[in-house]
Amino acid sequence: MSQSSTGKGRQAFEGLAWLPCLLAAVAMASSNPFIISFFLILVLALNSDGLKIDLYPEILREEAVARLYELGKVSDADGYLERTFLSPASVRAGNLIRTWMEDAGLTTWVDGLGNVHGRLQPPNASKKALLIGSHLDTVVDAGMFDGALGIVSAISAIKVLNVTGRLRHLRHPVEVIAFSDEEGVRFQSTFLGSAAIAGVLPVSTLQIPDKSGLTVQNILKENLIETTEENLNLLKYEPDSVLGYVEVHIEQGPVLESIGLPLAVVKGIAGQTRLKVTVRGSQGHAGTVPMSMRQDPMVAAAELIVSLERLCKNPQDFLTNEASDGHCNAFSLKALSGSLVCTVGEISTWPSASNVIPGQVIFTVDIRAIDDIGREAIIYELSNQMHSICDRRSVSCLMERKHDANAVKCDTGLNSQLKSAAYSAVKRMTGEDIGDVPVLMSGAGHDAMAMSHLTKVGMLFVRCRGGISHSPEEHVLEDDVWAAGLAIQAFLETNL
Ligand SMILES: NC(=O)N[C@H](N)C(=O)O
Repeated sequence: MSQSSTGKGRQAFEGLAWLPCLLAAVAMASSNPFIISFFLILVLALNSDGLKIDLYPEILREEAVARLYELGKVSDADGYLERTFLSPASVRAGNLIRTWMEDAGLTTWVDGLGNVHGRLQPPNASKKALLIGSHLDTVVDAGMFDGALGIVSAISAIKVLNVTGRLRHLRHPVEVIAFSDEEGVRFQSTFLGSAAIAGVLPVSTLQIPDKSGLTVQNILKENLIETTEENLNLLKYEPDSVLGYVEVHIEQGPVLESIGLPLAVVKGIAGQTRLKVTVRGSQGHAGTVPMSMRQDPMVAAAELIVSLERLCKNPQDFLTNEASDGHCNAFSLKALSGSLVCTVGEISTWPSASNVIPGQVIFTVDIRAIDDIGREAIIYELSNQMHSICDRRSVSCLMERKHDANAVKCDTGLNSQLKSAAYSAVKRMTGEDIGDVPVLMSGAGHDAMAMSHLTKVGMLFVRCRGGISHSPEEHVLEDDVWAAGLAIQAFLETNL
């Protein structure tokens, strides 16, 4: 396992951890009631200073890190991490997470979209539950912390409350949810699990086929889950039954590492659109069709992808604030340019043979921006450029929208509570006063986007090495896992 960073403060706590035990022994050894009282008061005073024994490293760090590494080995592939919607590895991961939830004192079940739930219903608790969680699925060749950290840290924090007997005193139910599909790898339709709980999953989703032709409904049925157009809406939670949704997630960016802090709260999440572009041309012999007579979809796709990059690098060269109808566009080019990112990460061709001019090329476009109207303007411009290129090259182009999620603003109240919790966690861990907890925007999507249709949402970011994610190089320091667990524990204890 990786070496964790060691704050000065933590060494100090580690140095003193034996002290309360020694003092208690001395007190017990003495027959003098005054000496006994004095040393016992001293022991209590030391404990109240939040020494390491209040920080539960064995649960929030050692055990949590071990669980992350264990979960990181649950994969559908040999040699790299891959867990897609209700794949065999995802089912195994869900079962493992359920055992951890039960170990923390939660009642568990799997719902009609494969989400794994763990809930505590304290006696005399109010009706509104706090939902907390993240996703158990991964991208292909993934890192082991994306999604998993939010699930493991929530369970570990609840376990601390359970072992210390505080769980039953919570005034609200708390429910951990490990969502079945945030990445959208298998069906190109993200947030399947969280969108179902938020009540915004279209019933048509059940019929989306994966590359093998199996639909969402087929995969559910393969896992003995009978979800139909008729009963899908039963998965939806009622807004008045939910206090809010909180998610811990790796930052997947370099900011926290650059400022040397472990935790941040999230101000908002960029909107995202996924487009499937299909380019069809004239399939032919690579050796006999003259260049001037080709209708080659591969070259057309290449020109489209380069045009996309040019458009997204310099939107101001293609867009104006003047809409085509002469009215001012309700978006700021400056904000758009500051957050706009476009990616083509997936491409396929048919028949994919070196001596054949392809007949068809399909690629996926991922467009993100914090400004929804600006993102629409980009898609409109891209569509115009695409049709111009395809006409010139005498190939046909089809652009289909596979996924849309508007930008989301996180709840300021939840964020304020998460900020306080993060601040106290770092101070208790290291003894250092970090001043203010950073507030960051998220370019990555999260289940919180879907959950924002149901309730207010808040997110806590955790530093990750080099900001790297969606890669096996993804890494989180053990102490930062600890800090995340402590922050969630403090948040639950203070606000529930
Ligand atoms: N946290 C994430 O990486 N979420 C999405 N899968 C995304 O932004 O691509």
